[in-house]
Amino acid sequence: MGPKIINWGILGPGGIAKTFTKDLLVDPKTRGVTHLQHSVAAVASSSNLARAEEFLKDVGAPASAKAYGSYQELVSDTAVEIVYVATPHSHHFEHVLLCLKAGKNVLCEKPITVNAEQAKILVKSAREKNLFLMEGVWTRYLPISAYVREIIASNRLGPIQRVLADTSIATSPETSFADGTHRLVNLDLAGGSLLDLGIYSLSWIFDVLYTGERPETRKAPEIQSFLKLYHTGSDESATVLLNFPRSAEQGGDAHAIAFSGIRAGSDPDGKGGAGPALRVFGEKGEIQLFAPLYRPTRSHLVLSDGTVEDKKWPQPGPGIGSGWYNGFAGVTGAEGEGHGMFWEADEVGDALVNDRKEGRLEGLDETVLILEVMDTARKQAGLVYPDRVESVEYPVGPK
Ligand SMILES: NC(=O)C1=CN([C@@H]2O[C@H](COP(=O)(O)OP(=O)(O)OC[C@H]3O[C@@H](n4cnc5c(N)ncnc54)[C@H](OP(=O)(O)O)[C@@H]3O)[C@@H](O)[C@H]2O)C=CC1
Ligand SMILES: O=C1OC[C@@H](O)[C@H](O)[C@H]1O
Repeated sequence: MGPKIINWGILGPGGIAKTFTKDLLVDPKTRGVTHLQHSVAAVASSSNLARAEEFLKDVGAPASAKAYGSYQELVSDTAVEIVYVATPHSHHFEHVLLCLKAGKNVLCEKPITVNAEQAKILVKSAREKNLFLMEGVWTRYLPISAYVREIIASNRLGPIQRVLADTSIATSPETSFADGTHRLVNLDLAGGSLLDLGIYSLSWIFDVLYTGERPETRKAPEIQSFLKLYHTGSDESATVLLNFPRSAEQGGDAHAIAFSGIRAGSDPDGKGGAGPALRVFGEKGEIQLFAPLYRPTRSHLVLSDGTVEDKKWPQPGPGIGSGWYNGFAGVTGAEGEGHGMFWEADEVGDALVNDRKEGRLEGLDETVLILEVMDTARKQAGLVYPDRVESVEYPVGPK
């Protein structure tokens, strides 16, 4: 039997959808995956058919791929097996529900929703309908992330004591987002550094201190947070302090700091010159990753016995390097490299092949828990999005 073809529908033909779809079309054999292949069945713009058509041309989609000028048409297409939702945060709840109600499996860009209540509704709906649902925290599926997990599981670092994670980009919001409408600073689109970038810092912290633990020993963290607000009301930087209660056998409580920001970057020279963006401190050593934490390509291990291991993690290709944001915020990727989003697509494909309904490296309950942490952080700082954006009603009303 040949590889299973996974037929994707792309909902929202924006920047990241283009990068993701180009990655989908990189041959899985270049990364050793032989049991599945990805294909683009259709793409939809909310209202602009020409945009959808242009998207298919840009990504080099197969001639059979259809372009639609409404999301309803996409979710009604029987050729579409799984929908990748790539709209702004503010619209994920509504768009994922649209897909689930139409009986489609869903991979939704991060954060899956604006708040935990919305996420719980999506999870309930997916489970009731026996559909696959996953938040696109693609970083968890990179080989470098598997390496970090292996280092920790092998106990080379000893019990983990603390974690520091920074996902920040250096830009001048006054210049780059001058009119305040960009999704990074726009309250109507659930903008802000915490939901957009802080989610990666939190994801790393959870991956290290929570996900790998036995379910009976996992405990939700206590948190204390500080947000600095931009003039639009969204957060331009966020600092979340976390205490993970852990048993003596696990090394006792572990502390973490999740930073995010859009003004002072984690990687000012774009070459890692400022040092690591992730530091995982154990009793016997430390593992470090270099920015950007959503797509790290260098690790550094230092152990108290004198071991030092520096590794590079290029993405297989051929592909398009860093796609739409090549050069933005110091992110560069070599031409001829994939972006790395195909690893999460493979996880989704593998789930569809094996009839799994969640991702293996971040289950839906954990996705909800991380949203609860971000809810608390926002509450402590008084950051509330407009009613329409926080709404748990469906259909969501007009803006
Ligand atoms: N994984 C990663 O590395 C990255 C993830 N992201 C995530 O992807 C999502 C989209 O980000 P990005 O691609 O940068 O966004 P873009 O603004 O480039 O694209 C969003 C798309 O959503 C559609 N859309 C539907 N409703 C709206 C609306 N009210 N306002 C604006 N657009 C709307 C638009 O297409 P149309 O209306 O034609 O359908 C638009 O093209 C976000 O959740 C973000 O966090 C973003 C960048 C990197
Ligand atoms: O997920 C993301 O990663 C890259 C960032 O530049 C972008 O704003 C964010 O959405």
